[in-house]
Amino acid sequence: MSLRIEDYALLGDTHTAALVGCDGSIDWLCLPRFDSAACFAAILGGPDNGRWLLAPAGERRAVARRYRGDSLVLETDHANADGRVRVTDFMPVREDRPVLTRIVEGLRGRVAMRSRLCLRFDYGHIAPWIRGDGRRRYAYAGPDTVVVDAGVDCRTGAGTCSADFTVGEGERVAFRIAWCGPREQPPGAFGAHQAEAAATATERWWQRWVEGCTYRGVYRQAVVRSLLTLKALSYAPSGGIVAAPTTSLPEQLGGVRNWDYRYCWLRDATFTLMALLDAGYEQEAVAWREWLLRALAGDPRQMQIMYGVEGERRLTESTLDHLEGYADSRPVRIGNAASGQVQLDVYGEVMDALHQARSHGVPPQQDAWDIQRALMDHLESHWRDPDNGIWEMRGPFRDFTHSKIMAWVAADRAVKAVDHLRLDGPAESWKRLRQEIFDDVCENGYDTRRGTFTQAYGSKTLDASLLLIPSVGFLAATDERMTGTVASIEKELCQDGFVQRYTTTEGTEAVDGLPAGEGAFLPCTFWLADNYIMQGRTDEGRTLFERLMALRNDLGLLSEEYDTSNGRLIGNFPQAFSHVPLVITAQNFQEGGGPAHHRSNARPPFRGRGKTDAAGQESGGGRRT
Ligand SMILES: OC[C@H]1O[C@H](O[C@H]2O[C@H](CO)[C@@H](O)[C@H](O)[C@H]2O)[C@H](O)[C@@H](O)[C@@H]1O
Repeated sequence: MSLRIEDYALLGDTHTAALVGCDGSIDWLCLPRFDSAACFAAILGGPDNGRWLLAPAGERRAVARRYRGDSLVLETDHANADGRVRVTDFMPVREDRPVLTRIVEGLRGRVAMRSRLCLRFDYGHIAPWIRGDGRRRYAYAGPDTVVVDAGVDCRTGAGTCSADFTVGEGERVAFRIAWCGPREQPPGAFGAHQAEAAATATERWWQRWVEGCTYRGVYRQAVVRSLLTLKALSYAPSGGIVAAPTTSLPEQLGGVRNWDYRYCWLRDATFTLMALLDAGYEQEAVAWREWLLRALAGDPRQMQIMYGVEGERRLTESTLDHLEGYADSRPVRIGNAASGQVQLDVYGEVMDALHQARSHGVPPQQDAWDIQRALMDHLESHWRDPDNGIWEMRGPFRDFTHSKIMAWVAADRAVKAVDHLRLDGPAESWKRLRQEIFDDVCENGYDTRRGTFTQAYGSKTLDASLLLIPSVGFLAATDERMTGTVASIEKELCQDGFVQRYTTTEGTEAVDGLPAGEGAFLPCTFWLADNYIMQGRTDEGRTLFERLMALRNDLGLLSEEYDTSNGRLIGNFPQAFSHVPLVITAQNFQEGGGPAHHRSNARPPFRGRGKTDAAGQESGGGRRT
């Protein structure tokens, strides 16, 4: 029986990440980077697919865990009849090689412990040779070597390194694994003293990073944990940001909606960037822009909607049939076919993110503007094309209303770059384009009879992406077309108050090319809360926001979706797309201050993202998404 997704904690070193279960088992780890093959893949199969269990040998009575302060140093306390022990897990922020350290500390009594380190390279199916003796072992196969240092003698057999030992009060035993490439020197000596020093340094590193956070509102603790999570999903060498560190944690338990998120989506990354930027993290914005420019370099017509962490383009999707899948959710996929899709919204997101960066004072860069102009040239002749849409539907291409709205956003930010930031470009032609798109959306994406925007032109289906309309400044939240859309979404897409992206239930029009059924989508539910705030329904916004906050696990982490029937987090974990709107909505409460702040304020809370001068439009002056 698998642990629940919310039973996992995140460790990270800004290159890759691990998931540690509350039972003391590390069940997911890809080395050396986020999208490398996993050496612990038990979460998608079983213990034989690789894991590292470090826990009391006997029956456990209680477990409590927490991060040390504002860091990713995790402490798990296990108690049983013999006493209490603490296991401290962390990955030192990467210097030369990936390292994962575990320290066992006796708190009370004398507790028998066991360590079962089962490395399985290439996603859980290559058992390495293990060489060496005593307290240092080398596990290797093909390009991977993991150097194992144990604070006690260990034994090997069947590709596993095991140790049984006891700890008494005040005693410490440390373990470390370090990954090395084939010709790299193994790491130096290791002992409990070095382990403690590394834990302190790691905690300080994260703590110092948090000191840069400018958010001071009532939700600070939750916001900081979300920001830490977003930082942990950033790939330090390039500035790329992955959507989540996992693959194939299912959107429906036992279902086929299992995707690989260990890549950089332009959409998810730009949202992340804006959350970080607004919380005071400009350096991350500069790094992300560097990543973006490298990723998009070349012919902008070849822009993809997602890339690898270093800007790689070939993300071919395949299945791993040797893995049973989390809770039997098959197939397990690596790579992502969405990389070959057409999603028009990314033009709007990239234009918006670069505009926000400049508006926040990030020094301008000519290459960035050159790329933006080339993207606008392309968009001008392609915005009418049907596409796969924000939800990456694998069904037929459609004229998704949200995609067109984001094309409007692209034109709007291009105009503003010229008018407000004095960049050089054909503003008049972009203004005409903006107006043309606006009229087209209002005519074809709005159902006047039902009083709601619809998922696609001419469709009757609703779509939660429409909740973004005021946040991006297309219309005010109080515009009757928007209040009508919110009312329809409340009626048709909400389950127990949580929002689904669109309807996938049996019997309705099959829009995404997949069997029906998935959970409520957490980002969309935050967007509904934003609409409430912007409509002046602050109490409803707060109630919904706090219900969402209550879905976070004991460590403050969220996955992509929530299964309202089983009351469980589902989907990849932790998910940037869910943590971003938590940060944004919390800031909206703080900045908006409630109903009085309608979008025509001189200083929109949503800096620069709202107001437009396109004729016939009431500015949303919207908030961030
Ligand atoms: O549900 C179908 C699609 O699901 C994934 O996409 C979702 O996650 C992306 C990353 O967070 C997000 O950008 C997108 O908007 C979501 O729909 C999956 O990656 C797709 O391959 C899949 O078609």
